[in-house]
This record gives sequence, C-alpha cells and structure tokens, in this order.
Amino acid sequence: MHWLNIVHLAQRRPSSPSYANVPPLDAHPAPSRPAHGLEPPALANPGVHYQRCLAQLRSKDKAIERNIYLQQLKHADEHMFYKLVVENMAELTPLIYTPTVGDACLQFSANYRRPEGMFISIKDKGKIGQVLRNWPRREDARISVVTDGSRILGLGDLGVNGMPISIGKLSLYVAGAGIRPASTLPICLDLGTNNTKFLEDPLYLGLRQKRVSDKEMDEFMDEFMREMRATFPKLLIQFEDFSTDHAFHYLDRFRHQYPLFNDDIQGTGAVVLSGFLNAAQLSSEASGRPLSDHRILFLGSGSAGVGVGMQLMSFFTLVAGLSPEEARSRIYYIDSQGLITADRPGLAEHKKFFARTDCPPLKDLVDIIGYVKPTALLGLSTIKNAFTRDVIEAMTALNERPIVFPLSNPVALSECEFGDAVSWSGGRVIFASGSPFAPVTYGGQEHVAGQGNNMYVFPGLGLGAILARVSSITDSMVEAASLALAHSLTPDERAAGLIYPRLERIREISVGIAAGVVREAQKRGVDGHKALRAMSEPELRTWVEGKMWSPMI
Ligand SMILES: NC(=O)C1=CN([C@@H]2O[C@H](COP(=O)(O)OP(=O)(O)OC[C@H]3O[C@@H](n4cnc5c(N)ncnc54)[C@H](OP(=O)(O)O)[C@@H]3O)[C@@H](O)[C@H]2O)C=CC1
Ligand SMILES: CC(=O)C(=O)O
Ligand SMILES: [Mg+2]
Repeated sequence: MHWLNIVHLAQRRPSSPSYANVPPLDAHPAPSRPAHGLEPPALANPGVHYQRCLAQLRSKDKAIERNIYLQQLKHADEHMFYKLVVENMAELTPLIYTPTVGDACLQFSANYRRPEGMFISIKDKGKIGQVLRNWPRREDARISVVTDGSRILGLGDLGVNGMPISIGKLSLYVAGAGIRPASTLPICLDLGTNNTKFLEDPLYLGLRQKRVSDKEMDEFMDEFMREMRATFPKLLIQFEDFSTDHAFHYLDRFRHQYPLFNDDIQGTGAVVLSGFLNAAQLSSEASGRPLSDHRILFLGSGSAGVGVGMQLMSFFTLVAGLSPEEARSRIYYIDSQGLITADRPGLAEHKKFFARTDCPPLKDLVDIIGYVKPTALLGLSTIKNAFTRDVIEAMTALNERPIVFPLSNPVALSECEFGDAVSWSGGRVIFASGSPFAPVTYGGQEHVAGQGNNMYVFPGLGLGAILARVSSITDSMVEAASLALAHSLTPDERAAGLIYPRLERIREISVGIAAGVVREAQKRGVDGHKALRAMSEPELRTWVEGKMWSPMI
C-alpha cells in the first residue's frame, strides 16, 4: 500500500465564512522610484530592466561573482532581486545558497562591502538588549536566523564569516515563502573562533580570540534569548550551524520557552523524512519487499545525522507499523571511529540513543554494509567521496533500487557525485544530495537528482509558525511540515520518479507546509491566532497565500 494511504493528512473542518478576499495584513509598500530626472527614462520599463539584470548576472564567470552581484542587487533594488530569484529558482538558489554560500562565508571578510544583519559579540554581554534595539525595523521583525558560525555547512568554524549563511537562509524565506524582507533579521553571534587561519588574517572581521567557555556561552545565550524576546516580541528564531554539542544543548534549553527550532536537527530531519517516504515507496515497489523491511545506515552522527535519525523513527512507526523499539533497531550510525556501539567508552550523549548493543565495532564502510544490509545509506559526515564505487556497488548488490543520500554541504564535501552514483549503480540508485547536482544521462535516460536540503522545509515551517503566532514549535509541527512536503509531489513528479517536488513550485509547497503547521499548532494548543481555527482547509490555504509577500515588478 502507498504510504499516502496509510498517513491520513487531510482533516475535514466545518465550513465557515470566506477569508479569501481579506487583503494581506502585512502588505508591503510598492517600491519607490527616484524623483523624475534622477534615473534614465527607459528604466520605467521593468521588463527590460529585468532582462538587463539577468544578462549582467549571467555575464559573470564565477559563481562567487554572481553571488556578489546578487547581494549588491538586493541592496539596490530588492524587488528586482526577489523577482529574479522567484522566477529562476533552480538557477539562482545555488548562487545565494549552497553551494556558493559556502564560498561567500569563506571569503566574507575579504569580500565585505556593506553592513547587513546584526553582529552581537561576547563583549556585548550585559548590554545585549541595548545593542538589539539598534535594529532599525524592530516592529517588523518576525524571523531571525541566528548562527554562532561554529559549524558552517561542512566547512567548520568560520566565526563571523558565518553571517552569509543567516543572510542566505533568510533570502529563501522571502523567495520561497513570501516572508516580507523587512521582517527578516540575520544575526551572527561572535563568541570568538578557533579557526587559527582567521585569527591570523588581518582582514578577519570578528573578535580576535578563541571561543569562550561553555559556561560563559550559556550566560551569554540566556541573556541573548531574554533580550531577543523583550526587543522583538513577535519573533521566531531559527538556530543555524551551531556546532553539534551546542546545537542540541540550546535547542533543549530554549525550545519550551521561546518559539524556535534548530534547522540542522529539525529542518534536516523533516526534509529527509519527506524524501525518504517517497524513496522507500519506490524502492519497495521495485523489490516487492514491505516498507517495514527498510534498514538505514548513516555515515555521520552529528546534529544533522542524529536529527534525521530521530525524524526517521516516524517512518517506521507511522508508516511501517513498527513499535518505537523496533524502529530504533532499524537505524545504524557510523562516526569517525566506526559503527557506533553502546560499549564504546566516552560516547557523546547525542549518540547514545541509537548506539548498537547487537553489533561488533566494525570500522570499514563496505564491511558494515555487508553486516547491516541496509536499504538506505545516508551521508551527513562532511567527508567528500566517502561513498566510493565499492560502497555504491555493495548497496546495489543488496538492493534492486538502493537509496543513497549524500547530504553533506557544500557540494565539494558531498559523499558522492550524482553521475558516479548513477553509473556505479547501473542507473538504479534513488538519490538525493544536500547541494544541487545537474541531471545526468545514463542508459539513454535522463536522471534527476533530488535535493534533500532543509531549504524545502524551513520557509514553510517558519511561515506557518509566524502566521499562527505560535508560542513554541513542537516536534509534531516539524513532522507535519515533513508530511506536507512529501505529500506535495504532483502525479507528474511521481511519474518522473522524483522524491522531492520541483524547486520552481516552492511557494506553492510552502503554502501547504504552512497550512499543515498551523493545523498542528492548533492541535497542540500552541497557536496564538485563534481565528484561524474556524477556517476550512481551502480557506486556510487561500488566507496563507494572501499573506505572502511578492516582489512588485
Ligand atoms: N542536506 C541538508 O539539508 C543538511 C546538511 N548538513 C550537512 O551535514 C554535515 C554534517 O553536519 P553536522 O551533523 O552538524 O556536523 P558534525 O561535524 O557534528 O557531524 C559530522 C559527523 O560525521 C562524522 N565523521 C567525520 N569524519 C568521518 C569519517 N571519516 N568517517 C565517518 N564519519 C565521520 C563525525 O564523527 P565524530 O562524531 O566521531 O566526530 C560526526 O559524527 C555538514 O556537511 C552539513 O553541511 C547539515 C544540515 C542540513
Ligand atoms: C543545509 C544546512 O543547513 C547545512 O548544510 O548546514
Ligand atoms: Mg545548517
């Protein structure tokens, strides 16, 4: 049976008055133009200028130059920037997000041109509120992406050079879910950096000191969160790219007090569950084996790996009908020491839940595949090319349609190239990667890589949470976002064997995710906007859509 028939998402609601014609409460003013005579007359034709901007963009040879051009355009002409992004998602997303945002971060201090977002440093401790109040659009702020730069993509500790990740994610909130640009607040916390190369770089823009102790960071974060709420009472916070220990710690510490989520743990969990639901269906159809037969092997057991494993528990319990204990037994992890077993001394807290009590401490990936016999291999290890030909062949020998997701970012750290996975598996692989890969032709057929990246989830999750005015983000809201994404494939996309929808449809998908999140918030009683409860499903979707900001060009 298809998983869609097992998971019943649709909830029927009594019909109520139509909200369809209510104008967006948060309508954004049309862009103002300079006074007559202050710009060339032909600029009055925005269609031509759109083509001019696109041509200027495409004339740049390097992705990083295109990224710089787009950042400049965003400041000069926000509406044009978003018009270009929204209408050319597949082309522009890799330039403002992964993989190019990785280079933008590495080169942030060298390429710096103008201020954007807020930098709050450990030196501001004791007066963080005062600093936050310098933000010019306090009333408007609804969503902040906050990083401490300690684990940017798979690139490690980049200190304040992590700022472009907050900026890039927020651009996707605007483009992908219609959050007003003025409502976004990128924040980079400067708690020092352990990146010695940056500490020695005269151009480095952050504090020249090592990262502070955990105790000092806790004190800082407690004050920061308190002051964020006091300064921006309507703000949702997304924690991004904190190193794994701090990622789990601060999610646990604050999630019940503030509306927040950790994108690497929860957003990634949601996007991978979604793709896995569709992949497992394809794989089981090909093998004739039931969904309950799946076994998942992870390479990488950090914030992303463990976040995904926790979320995939729902695949086994919700869809495959297993008990939580059976579900846990289907998930295996490898870290830098090998297969994670419970008897390993000094095992980190976040690795304990999935640590095996029934396996030998094997080290070699191919040996582990032979022992575990996984149907799916997921990479969140930051190890480029870790999925070698031997690995893909071992997966293909075990499975008619092996599921292989090399999810590490940016593309230079991907565990496997798409073309290799397709050819080494004889065209049988079901593939999704963290960063985008171009389609490949194999056996006379075009194969399209899925993009298992949290960018499919966080814009819609954030939109729903903001519109429902939630007091917190529950696990079930994250799961609702995931199921809504999985559910969003069109018959066409399913027929083409896709496991994620086409990126061009992201706004439409975000509406479905947001509506699912609103409903789940209502069920859990964490919604502040009670009037939404009376809406029927179509009314809610139309209302959400009406709230989305669009570039006015
Ligand atoms: N596709 C997406 O949407 C997302 C992708 N990611 C990507 O996931 C990656 C990991 O992120 P995160 O979990 O936070 O980072 P971490 O650095 O915390 O985790 C990396 C994990 O990989 C393990 N590892 C490192 N080297 C090896 C090796 N040689 N063999 C086996 N395992 C190894 C580490 O082992 P040990 O614990 O022993 O050090 C650790 O468990 C990043 O590249 C990030 O960009 C993250 C979020 C979203
Ligand atoms: C995509 C993302 O959040 C990461 O690689 O960290
Ligand atoms: Mg991240």
